[in-house]
Amino acid sequence: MPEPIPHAQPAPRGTGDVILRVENVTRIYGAVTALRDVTVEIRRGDIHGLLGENGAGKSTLVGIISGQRSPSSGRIVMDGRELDHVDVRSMEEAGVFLVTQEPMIIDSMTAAENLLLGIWPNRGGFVNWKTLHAQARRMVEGTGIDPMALAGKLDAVTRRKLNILRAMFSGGRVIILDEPTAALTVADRRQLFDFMRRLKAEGVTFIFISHYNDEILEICDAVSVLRDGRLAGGSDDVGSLTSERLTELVLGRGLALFQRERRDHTGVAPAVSLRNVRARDVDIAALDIAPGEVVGFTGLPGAGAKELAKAVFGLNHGSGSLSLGGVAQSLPASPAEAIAAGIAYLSDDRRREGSVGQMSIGANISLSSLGDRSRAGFIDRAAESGVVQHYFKAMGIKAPTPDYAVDTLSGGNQQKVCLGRVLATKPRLLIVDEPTRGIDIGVKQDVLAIIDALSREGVAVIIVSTDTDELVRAVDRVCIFEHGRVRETLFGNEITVERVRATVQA
Ligand SMILES: Nc1ncnc2c1ncn2[C@@H]1O[C@H](COP(=O)(O)OP(=O)(O)OP(=O)(O)O)[C@@H](O)[C@H]1O
Repeated sequence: MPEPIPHAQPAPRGTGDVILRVENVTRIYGAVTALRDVTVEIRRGDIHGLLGENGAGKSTLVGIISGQRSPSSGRIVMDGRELDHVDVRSMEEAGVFLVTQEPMIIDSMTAAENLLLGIWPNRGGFVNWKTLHAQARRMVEGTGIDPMALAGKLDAVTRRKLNILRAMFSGGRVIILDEPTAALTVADRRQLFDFMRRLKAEGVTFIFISHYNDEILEICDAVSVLRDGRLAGGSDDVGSLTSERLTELVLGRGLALFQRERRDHTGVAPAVSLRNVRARDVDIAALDIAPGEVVGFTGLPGAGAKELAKAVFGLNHGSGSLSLGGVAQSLPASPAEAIAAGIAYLSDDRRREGSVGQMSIGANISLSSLGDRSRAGFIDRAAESGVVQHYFKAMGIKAPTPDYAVDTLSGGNQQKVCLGRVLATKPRLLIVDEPTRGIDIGVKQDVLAIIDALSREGVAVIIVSTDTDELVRAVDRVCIFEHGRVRETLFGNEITVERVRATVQA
């Protein structure tokens, strides 16, 4: 049964409190209807959450609101006036800015100078840079950002704040944040939320995309949920919602959250042994992983969790030894050496190291594992097609068939393809860096279950993650890194959200 659509019949209010109204918007891409007759109202000064499965239409909707994409039909009303022309410049002139995940920041300029980057020269082509400079410096003050600091030296959360300030400095009144908390630590996330609350108090309106129910419940005033391109529901009173209710709206059903049955591997002969591993930000004397064990690596940025994973895959050059299944060798000098030794790795930078966009989903999934299914130089097509179908289905990749080009998929679905490709290699050691970042709550359970099943076949797994909830539900042991070493290890019942968070921040 379809969910009620509160936004279609908004509670009676003066029109003054609605800053932006998306009305009956439809967007069609060839055979795919990405948005179907969507109507959403954004109240002035609200933080408005946008939630939905991968491929539900969130990016398409904010793409239209920010003028990056045009609607097939429908209209956008800002401050009660219909906008007759929708492109990036006209939307920015109207005060709507999209702040993407990848901050467009010039490292060699100061924080204050970076604020000037988005300024359009006014109609006469005249900009009073001196006055603007002074204003930029004033704006940065009081935000915890040093206006004269070189942007290249700023940490992740400060860079994100700077991007938001830049949008405001350029006249932004409605600021769209597309998964702004990705890759942020718990403390940084809190800082970003405090910053948003402060700007909200000054009258800024936010549209906030996230896959995390807890974030929506914490920061948002209102929420709209998209499902299969339609508005599935929402609320102007987020305080009255629960996480379970949000999940129901997103998926159209309830969801059992995955929980691994943790296993104790003490005394088991290791499948993976690392000795005297030294690399940039890594200083590990000894670390063993049992066959079938799932180990979580976590810590603050630069603490060594991510860096050790890269060193093991030959991406962070270093010294030391690695033994796999009892065969000792020096640390792989390149990914090719690591793959030959039976190691598979999923980078957290899927954009750069991930998929091959113009190729089909199927070709991408089978890319790394072709060697396993070729005999005397001939590819066993039946086996290949079986593997492709398995991962296409198991990960719920949203496309009509695996023959579709990866380019046409939503961001989260592209990530599923990368993950499918790595999982399909059936390695001895599987290393996944932030395996469910950007992936919706339903598929997250499937991904954790697939990793669990691989471990039961004896694959040793390292999950590098800043997602505490993911660690708690998927691993047997958590290694917390600091200064390149494992500062503390948590086992079994010690692995709780509170304990992991407190230990990382300690
Ligand atoms: N250029 C395109 N060509 C064809 N189909 C497209 C194109 N862009 C998006 N789509 C399709 O439109 C639908 C909605 O995609 P969209 O990127 O808006 O989803 P999303 O909710 O942002 O997902 P995610 O959480 O994965 O980022 C998907 O089915 C996607 O495959």
